[in-house]
Amino acid sequence: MIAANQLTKKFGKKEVLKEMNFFIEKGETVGVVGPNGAGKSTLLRIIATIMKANNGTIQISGLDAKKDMKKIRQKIGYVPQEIALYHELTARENLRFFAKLAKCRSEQGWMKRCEEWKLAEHLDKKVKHLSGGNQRKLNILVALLHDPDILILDEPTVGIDITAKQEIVNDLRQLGNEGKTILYSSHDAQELESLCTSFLILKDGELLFYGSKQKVRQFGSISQSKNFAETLGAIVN
Ligand SMILES: Nc1ncnc2c1ncn2[C@@H]1O[C@H](COP(=O)(O)OP(=O)(O)OP(=O)(O)O)[C@@H](O)[C@H]1O
Repeated sequence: MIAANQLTKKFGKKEVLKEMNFFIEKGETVGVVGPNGAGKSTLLRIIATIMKANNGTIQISGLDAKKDMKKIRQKIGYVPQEIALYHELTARENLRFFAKLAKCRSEQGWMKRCEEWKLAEHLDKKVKHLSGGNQRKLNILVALLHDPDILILDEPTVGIDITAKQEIVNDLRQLGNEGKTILYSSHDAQELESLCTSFLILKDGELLFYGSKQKVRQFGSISQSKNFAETLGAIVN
C-alpha cells in the first residue's frame, strides 16, 4: 500500500535517506524509530508529499507521490511535530475553518470524535488556553477531517503529560482498529510497543529494519535482550 523504491533524499551533499526500500500493508500501525537525525521526519514528509525525494519513488495505493500528489493528499492526513493550529481561535473555529478547506460539510463526524476524545467540553476555548494534550488531540482531529486512509504523525506526544499521552495512544489504537494505516514516529519505546504492529527502524538515513513486532525481537543477535525497549535501543545504538 505504501511502497518505497530506492528512495533517496539529499540536503546539499548530505544524503539523509539512502536508497530505502519497503512495503507497508494497509491497516498496519507502523512505528518509525531511530536516533535524532536518523531521517524520520524527512521520510514522513516525503510520504506526506510535503517534500520531494531526489531519487527513487514512493507509491501510495499505486499512485506516484510526485505525479499524483493531489490524489494522494486526499488519502493522507499529516500531523507535523509542531502544533499547526490558529491559537487565537477557539477549537471549534479551527475545526470549522479546516473542515471548509477539507470540503468536509458535516459537523457530525468530527463532533462524534470530539466527544469520544474528551474534547467536546473544550470546543469554545481558544487554542492557546487548551492543555498541550488537547492541542495535540485537536491537531490530530484536523488531520482526520477529510477521512484519510493513512494518518502520518511526527512525534505527536512530545511534551505532554502521561495521562494525555495514554489517551492519545488509545485514540490512535481506535483509529487503527477502524482500518486506518498509521505511521507514527516517537522516541518512547513503551508507547511504540503498546501501539504499533510493525516497525521501520532508521539510522543515519539507512533502513536498518522493517518488520513486525515479533521480528524486532528476533532481529540479529539482539534477541537475548530483556524487554522490547532494550531491544529497540540495542538495534539503533
Ligand atoms: N531542511 C533541511 N535542510 C538541511 N538539512 C536538513 C533539513 N531537514 C533535515 N535536515 C537534516 O537531515 C537529517 C535528518 O533529519 P530529520 O529531521 O529527518 O531526522 P529525525 O530522525 O526526524 O530527527 P529527530 O528525532 O531529532 O526529529 C539531519 O541531519 C538534519 O539536520
